[in-house]
Amino acid sequence: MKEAASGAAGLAPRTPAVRVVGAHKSFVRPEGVQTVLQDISLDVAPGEFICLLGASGCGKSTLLNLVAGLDEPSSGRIEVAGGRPALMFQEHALFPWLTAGKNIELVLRLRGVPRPERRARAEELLSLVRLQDAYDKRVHELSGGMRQRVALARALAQDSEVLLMDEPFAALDAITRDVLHEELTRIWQETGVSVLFVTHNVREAVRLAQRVVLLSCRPGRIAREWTIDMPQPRRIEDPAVAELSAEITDQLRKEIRRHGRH
Ligand SMILES: Nc1ncnc2c1ncn2[C@@H]1O[C@H](COP(=O)(O)OP(=O)(O)OP(=O)(O)O)[C@@H](O)[C@H]1O
Repeated sequence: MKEAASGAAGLAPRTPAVRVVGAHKSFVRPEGVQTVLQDISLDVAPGEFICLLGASGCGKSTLLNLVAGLDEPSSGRIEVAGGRPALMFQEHALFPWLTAGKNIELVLRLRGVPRPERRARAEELLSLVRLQDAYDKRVHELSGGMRQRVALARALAQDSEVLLMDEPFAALDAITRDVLHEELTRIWQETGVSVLFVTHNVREAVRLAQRVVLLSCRPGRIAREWTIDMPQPRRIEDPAVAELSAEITDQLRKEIRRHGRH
């Protein structure tokens, strides 16, 4: 786990946790070459929390996959500090035949953490996501929110400097999502991990991020970004959150209209 202090944004400039330089991504499809991402340059500072926002299909997941190393840019460069980033998706992807604790220990084992330390570390991570009693629970015994907590604990078990999240709370009900926003903010502050969080939910982006980056569509380019210095923890119903969300939603609508979609 990183020291919280090492994640504090706003200190002297350091090597970015993620650096994307002039990244393009095209896919060859039956109807021709489709440029999905064009000239994306983006730095994530150590300990920074960025939300990547954009309409459906504009390339958010594609960009996240490039940063994750799951795919390669057609041109341009991507650098990630501290090895492979940790990943978390909308689907928890936990192994149903393993308990919550063993799901986490599996990651620790793959990282080479010695067996005697694994259980204690898994319990520590479960406490971090406030599921200290769930070690022996199987996936089917857990609610949707609890499953995502375990998935978060498992992602953190990788001890990566960078956490990539692709709409991790999109399938949850509003109240559960709200609680998980609080937990994620707390965990981000406690661990100092750098977060790149993909969402198409504007309020969620403003609730969570220090910086919101809006992608345009077809091709996906960085259209605008907003730095948010409202203190955390914020509430989704805070007037300032609502006000900025309205402004960003306007921009998002303009982007969608410009490309004649939806
Ligand atoms: N492996 C692939 N081969 C061909 N086309 C792809 C591939 N991956 C993504 N695409 C295309 O790239 C575009 C962007 O997709 P992507 O999933 O990145 O968008 P998104 O912004 O994450 O959308 P959503 O919010 O709906 O998840 C889409 O048109 C998609 O069809």
